[in-house]
Amino acid sequence: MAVISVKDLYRVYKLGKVDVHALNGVTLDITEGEFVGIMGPSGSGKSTLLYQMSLLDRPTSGLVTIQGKNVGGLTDHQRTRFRLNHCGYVFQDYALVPELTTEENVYLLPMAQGKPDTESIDTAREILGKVGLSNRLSHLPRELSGGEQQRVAIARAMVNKPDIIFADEPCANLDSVNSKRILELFKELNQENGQTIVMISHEDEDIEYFDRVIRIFDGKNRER
Ligand SMILES: Nc1ncnc2c1ncn2[C@@H]1O[C@H](COP(=O)(O)OP(=O)(O)OP(=O)(O)O)[C@@H](O)[C@H]1O
Repeated sequence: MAVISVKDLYRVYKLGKVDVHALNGVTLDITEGEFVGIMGPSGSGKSTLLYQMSLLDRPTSGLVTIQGKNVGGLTDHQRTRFRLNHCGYVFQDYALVPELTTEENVYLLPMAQGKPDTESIDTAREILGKVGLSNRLSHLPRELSGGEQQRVAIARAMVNKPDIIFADEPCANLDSVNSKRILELFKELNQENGQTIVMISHEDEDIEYFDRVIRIFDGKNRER
């Protein structure tokens, strides 16, 4: 079953008097439980596509359906709720709150959603154990390596048990050893929990981890 369905997607950015055509008619399906890589040259539209599929942006035209729901029809408030309940996000710059410790960065979201404190903390610690950071719970982001910070970000993305994880070049700032560790972690989470993962990558060696690669050229997709 398609968990994400995209049809005739166009996104034009207005830059003063110039129109930047970032997406030029993308149509694709992503199946539930797939680990999909999005690859293609710089500027081809990968991030723009990910933002449309993950409800971080609205297309100029076209249809995005997630779990059978036309998400284009949702209000901003409904989209926020949908993101919180169904999606997890991992970005290349980790995007951790610098003043919060490892575990606070992870339990902040469930606590803010009104889940009981002890449940939020227990879940955060359990997931941080899974990503190998039980011994870093009280560290601030600046006291962690890049690979550790990205594992905190993955734990934060996982804490609400999302159906889909969107990752925008999560290994871009990591060395090859840490990149491999992050990809193996994603693969493990995908296989154990059946979560759908959509990840942008520039690296050909990442292909072995993906079930499928969607290649983007000039705002259009080609399947491989
Ligand atoms: N907010 C914006 N305003 C104007 N143009 C934009 C904006 N965001 C992206 N673009 C342009 O849209 C096109 C696609 O950008 P996008 O970031 O989606 O590409 P990408 O494939 O993810 O690139 P990279 O691999 O370098 O990150 C590029 O030409 C880019 O310059």
